[in-house]
Order: sequence, then structure tokens, then C-alpha cells
Amino acid sequence: MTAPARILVVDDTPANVRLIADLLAVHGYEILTADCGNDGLEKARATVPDLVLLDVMMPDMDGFAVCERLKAAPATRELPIIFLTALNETTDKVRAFSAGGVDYVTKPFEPRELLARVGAHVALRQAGIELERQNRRLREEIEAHQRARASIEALSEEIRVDQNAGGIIGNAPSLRRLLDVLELVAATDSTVLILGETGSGKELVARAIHERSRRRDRPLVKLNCAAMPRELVESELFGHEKGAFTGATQQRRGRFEMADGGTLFLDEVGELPLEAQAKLLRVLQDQQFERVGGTVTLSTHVRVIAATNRNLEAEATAGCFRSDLFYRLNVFPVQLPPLRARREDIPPLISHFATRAGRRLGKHIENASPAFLERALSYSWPGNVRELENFIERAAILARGPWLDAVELFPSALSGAPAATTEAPPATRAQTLEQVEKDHILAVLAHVGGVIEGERGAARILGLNPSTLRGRMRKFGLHKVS
Ligand SMILES: Nc1ncnc2c1ncn2[C@@H]1O[C@H](COP(=O)(O)OP(=O)(O)OP(=O)(O)O)[C@@H](O)[C@H]1O
Repeated sequence: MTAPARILVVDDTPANVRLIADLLAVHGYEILTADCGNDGLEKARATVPDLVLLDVMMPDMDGFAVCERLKAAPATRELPIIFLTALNETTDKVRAFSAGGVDYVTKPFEPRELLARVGAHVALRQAGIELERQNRRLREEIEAHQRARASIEALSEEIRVDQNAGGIIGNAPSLRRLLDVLELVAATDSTVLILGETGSGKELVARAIHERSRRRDRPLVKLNCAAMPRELVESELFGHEKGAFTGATQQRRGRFEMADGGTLFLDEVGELPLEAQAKLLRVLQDQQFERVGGTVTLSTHVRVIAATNRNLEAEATAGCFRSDLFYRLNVFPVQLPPLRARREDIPPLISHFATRAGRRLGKHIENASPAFLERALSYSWPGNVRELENFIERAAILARGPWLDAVELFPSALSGAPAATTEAPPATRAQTLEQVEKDHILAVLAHVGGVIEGERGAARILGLNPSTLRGRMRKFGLHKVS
């Protein structure tokens, strides 16, 4: 329920005040009264009413003077004032308006006319207040919107900076050559196989290819084949029909359908189970597939970019990865050099990550101290750019000034892998014993064309029982194709 409108009646004739007050009170108004100009001013200031009925002729101060004072004060400036005048001469009416009044009523007044005028001006005033309220809200919304847009602009500037050259930092000749080639391959629809150690920037390169291709306005969809339980990979790639397997309560589109017209990035493609490898080969050859549990053949126009940190060629030769799929994926191989083989990129990467970490942490960080840089240049970065990125984030958290100088974060000479000046020979890389064992098994398998048993088999060369070798292969995810 809205509060009744409050009317202030200012008149030095008590009978007039009573008459008006009674009439308005009957019609639901709340009434305040004043018997002279000064009293009227005081009451209007103390409890700002919704409307003032103001007598013109009063002994202490006439109505025009009261009106002018009310109009001069911000709190009462917008008050609608109706003059009560016994005189209906033109000059007085004009004066009433020029003093700031909105209307006038001549005495003796006609009750219905008084009620109609009061009602109309109160309604007008309330509409004005409502309009003002809405304007204020609108202004606040516009301001909030502008503030958000400002921060969005700052953010997109940041993204633009990060996306600069696809966000790929580095000037090493090996990297520059690769980026030049990317420009060429991006313009085609060819399948690209990105090879490189973990954290060396394979996904970044895949994104750069997509962004520079004519598919850039279509989706770039990613599937990390290693992160998927084997039994779900096929349904993730190709989708499934309702009821295709336990838990398939709905029909679901797969990544190939989602990426239609765009690019599908298959990370860690070497981890694909064999059955999925066969299906992938078919899509790459015929651009056709069926959803799991489905009979309808679907077509798709997807460009595939695959990445692996495994030696897929050796795995294919060893019979652990479908060689037909390997050749189909290997149409355009891109080899990403490890960070230790392009040390000149370490300083610009540090300064890029330091600025970014500083921005995120709200710190002003300029660069690395000379001592820090020296350690960074002589460290081997087995985790490549990702390791460097995380390392700089940690160093930025510890930084007390504008320089990164937490050299204690570097592994000590004994525990850390020694740095190499050029591409390190395999034995000096920070590889685990398991990795060395896996690589060796793979190399021997590749050498013998995947044969495990017999005189020329890998088991004999490795000095292992064939079933032991099979066990090791299972452990390392090396599955024989046939
Ligand atoms: N040249 C570069 N310039 C700037 N940032 C880079 C560069 N290379 C890699 N990065 C950053 O390093 C991190 C790891 O890169 P990315 O994920 O592309 O590596 P990856 O080879 O795909 O790793 P994984 O083999 O583990 O999937 C990302 O945050 C990426 O933005």
C-alpha cells in the first residue's frame, strides 16, 4: 500500500485552512497546516510534503516570497505549489507562475475543482519521482555497463597481447622456421601431426594453425586421448546412440560432429586404443563414421590436428600403433624443438611469463635478476615451456621487488638434470628409468619389425622371457596392432 500524499496548507485565515484540510482529509490526503509564511517555510523544510497550497496574502511574508524561497532550496525545489488567491487578476496569475507555482485556485473555491487540481498535480509529482527513480537506475546500469565494458576492453587487450603471433613467444631459428611453415600449412586442409616433448607447446601450435586457417570462425574442438577411459574414447569421438551401452541414457554427439566445419585437435593421439584407431582412420579417409551403437552413416568435414610426445613412427614400425593410421596422420609432421634446444627463447619467455604473473598477482614485476637468468639458462627444463611457466609463477609469488630472484627454486646441481648447450644426448635428459626402458623396448621392437618371439624376436635381444616382454609392453601402453 502506498502512503497517502501529504499536503501542506499555508493560509493565515483559520477558517480557510480548516475547510481545505477537512475536504482533503476526507479524500485520503494527509494534512499539514501553517498559519503564516514563516511557519509554512519551516514545515515544508522539516517534512517535505507532496504538494503545497499557498495563500498569497499573508501578513509576515506573502505567498510569492515563500514560493521563491522554497524554489531556491534543493530539498524543496521540485515541490508543486498551488496558489490560493482571492484576486483573479492577470498580473497575479502571471506572478504566481513566475514565482515557480504550478497552478492557482481562486477563492472562494469550488471543492471539486480544488480536488481535481490537487489530484492532478500530486499524480504528476509522483510520476516525476518515479521517472527520476527509473532514470537513476538506468544511469546506474549504464555506468555499471560502461565499467564492465572498460574491464572487458582491458581483458581483450590482454588476450590480444597473449594471442600475438598465436601467443607463441620465441625467436630461435628452429622455432621461426616452424612458424613460417605453419603459415603455409594453415591455409590447407591437410592433417597435421605435431611432435614434441611434453609442455613444448604442441597445443599452442595447434591453436595457431586453426586461428590462421579459413576455419577460424568454426569451432576448435579438443580431445585428450590420454585423459579418457579407453572404453569411452570412441563415444567421445564419434558420439553414441541412446542405449548403446550401460549409462547411455541419451543420444550424444561426439567431437567429430561438434567440430564439423572446424578443427579437431587430438592430443596424445598415441594413446588411442586400437579399435578407435581403426575408426579414426576411416574418418580421415572417407570423412564418414557411425555413432557408437548407431547404424546411420554420418559425414563430417573436419580438419584433424594430432599431437603426440611418443615416437609414433617407432611404435608403428614395432607394430604397436596402426602404421596405416600413422602414415595418414603424418601427412604433415611438425617437430617442436624442446626448450633446451632453443635457449635463446628462455629470456623472452621469462619476461613474458613474469609480466603476466605480475599482472595476475597484482605485483609490478619487470624481469629476472641476472643470477636468476643465469640459472635458468643453464637448467635443462625437462618439462619444457610449461615447466618454465609454472616456475616463473612460483618465483613471481616469492618476488619482493620488481625482479625475480628466487634462485633457490632451481634444483641443486646434484638433483637437477645438467644442462646441455645444444640438443642433449638421450642419456643426459631428465628421463626416468621407466622412460629409458620404454624407449629401449620400443627401439628393439622397431628394429625387429614388431616380432616378439623366436630367434630374431625382441624378447631374445632384450634377454627377456616373451611373456615378461608382453607384460612390460602392456605396462607402457605398447599394444600390438595384430
Ligand atoms: N612458445 C611459447 N610461447 C608462449 N607460451 C608457450 C610457448 N610454448 C608453450 N607455451 C605455454 O606452455 C604451456 C604448455 O604448452 P602446451 O600445452 O601447448 O604444450 P603441449 O606440448 O601441448 O603439452 P602436453 O604434451 O603436455 O599436452 C602452455 O601454457 C602454453 O601456453
